Amino acid sequence: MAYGQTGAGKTFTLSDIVTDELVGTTVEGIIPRSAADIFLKAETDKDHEYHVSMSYIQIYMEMIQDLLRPENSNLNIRETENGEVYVAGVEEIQVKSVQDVMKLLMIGDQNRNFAFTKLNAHSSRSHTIGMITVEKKALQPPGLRKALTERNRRGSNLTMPEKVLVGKLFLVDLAGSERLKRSGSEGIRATEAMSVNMSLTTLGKCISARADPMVTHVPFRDSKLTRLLQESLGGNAKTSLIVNVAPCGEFLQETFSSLQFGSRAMKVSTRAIVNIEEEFRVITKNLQQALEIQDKRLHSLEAAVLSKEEQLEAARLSLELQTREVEKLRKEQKLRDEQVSLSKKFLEQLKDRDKDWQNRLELLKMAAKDHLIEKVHDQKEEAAVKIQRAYKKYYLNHLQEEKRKVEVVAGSQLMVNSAAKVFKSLAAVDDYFTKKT
Ligand SMILES: Nc1ncnc2c1ncn2[C@@H]1O[C@H](COP(=O)(O)OP(=O)(O)OP(=O)(O)O)[C@@H](O)[C@H]1O
Repeated sequence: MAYGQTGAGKTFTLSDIVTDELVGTTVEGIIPRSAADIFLKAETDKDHEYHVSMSYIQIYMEMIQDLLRPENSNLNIRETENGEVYVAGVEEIQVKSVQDVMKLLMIGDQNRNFAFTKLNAHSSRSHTIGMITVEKKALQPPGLRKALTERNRRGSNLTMPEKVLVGKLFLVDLAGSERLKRSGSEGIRATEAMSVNMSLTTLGKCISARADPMVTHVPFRDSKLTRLLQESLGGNAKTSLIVNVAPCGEFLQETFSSLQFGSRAMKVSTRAIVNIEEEFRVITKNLQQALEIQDKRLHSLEAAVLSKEEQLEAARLSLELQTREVEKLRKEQKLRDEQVSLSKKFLEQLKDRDKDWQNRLELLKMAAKDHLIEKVHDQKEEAAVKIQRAYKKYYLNHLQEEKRKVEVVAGSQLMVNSAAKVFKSLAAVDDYFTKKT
C-alpha cells in the first residue's frame, strides 16, 4: 500500500516499468515484481497447480468502480460467512504471465483516465486497488487419479475434494494525501478532496485503533477503503506500507504528516495464517451436481404435483358434473313421485268412478234386460198372433180349396162323409184358433 501526497511517486513505486535506454537499465514497480515472483514460483513448483487471477478497481467519492469492466461503476462490498470481505460482482480475469498483469493494469488505467476525463477530474483523486488472487493446489498423485478414473468408469461419480491454498495480494495506490487547503479546491474538486480526506482519515483512525491494544472498536465501516482493507489492517494478512514523500521543502508539512502516518502504522501488528480451503471449483462442481439432481427431482415433483392437480381438477369437475346429474335425477325423481302420487289419486278417483259406472251399468243392464224380455215377450206374442193369423188364413184358404174340391166331387157319399169329417176337424181347429185369438 502506497501512501503520500500527489506526485510523490506512489504509482511509480507500485506499477511503473521505466527503462533507461542510455544506461540500459529497467526499473520495475512492486506490481510487476510481485507478479514475476508469483509466476516464477508457479513455474518452478512441480508439485502444485496454480491458478492466478486479477481484479482492478478504484474507489472514487466512496463508489467502487471495476476498472476492467468500467460499466460496473457502483459495486458493493460483501462479507462471507467466514468474515472474508470481498467486492461483489467484480471482474476476475485469469492471468498467466507478468505481461498479462501489466496489460490488465494498462487497460484499467485507460478506463480510469477515460472516466476522469469525462468527469473533468484528476486521477489522483481516487484510490486504486489491484487484487491478485493465487490458488495453489497440490497435484493428485498419478496412481490415485488413475484409480479414481477407473472407479468413475464403473459408474461411480467420485470427485476427491482437494485442499488448496488461497492467497490475495492487494496492491493499493492511495489517492494523494495533500491538505485540502493546498489543493485549493472548490466545488466538485472540494467534494473529491473531502472524500479522499475522509477515507484517508478513517484509514489513519483504523491504523491508530489497531496500534492501540486498549482500543476495541476499529471504524473499518466508516469508509469503503478501510472496509475493503479490513484484513490488511491488522487482521489475517501481511501488510507493507510505503510512504512516499516529496524531497522539496515546500512540502515539509505534507512530508511530516505522511511520516507521522507511517510511524503510527508501524505499531500495527498483523497475524497471517495460511488459508486452506477446499477447492472451490470441486465444491462448486459437487454443489452444481447436487443442485442439478435436486432441480431434476424438483421438476419431476412439480410435474407430478401438476399432473395430480390436473387429475384432481378433472375429478373435481367430474364430481361436480355427477353432483349436478344426481341433483337433476333427484328433481326428476321428485317430479315422478309427485306424478305417481297424482296418478294414484287419479286412479283412485277412476276406480271410484268405475265402480259408480259399474253400478249404473248393472242397473242399465238390468233395465235393458227387463225391457228386452218385455219386448221379446211382446214380439213373441205379436209373432204368435201373426202366425196364428197366417195359419188361419192358410187353413181357410186351404179349406176353401178343399171345399171347392169336395163340392166338385160331391157325387160320392164317401166323399161327403169324409168331407163332413174334414169339416168337423176344421171346425175344431177353427174353434181352437178363434179361442186363442
Ligand atoms: N523515484 C522516482 N524516480 C524517477 N521518477 C519518479 C520517481 N518517483 C516519481 N517519479 C515521477 O514523478 C511523477 C509523479 O509520480 P507518480 O505519478 O508516481 O506520483 P503519485 O504519487 O502516484 O501521484 P498521484 O497521487 O497523482 O497518483 C511521475 O512522472 C513519475 O515518473
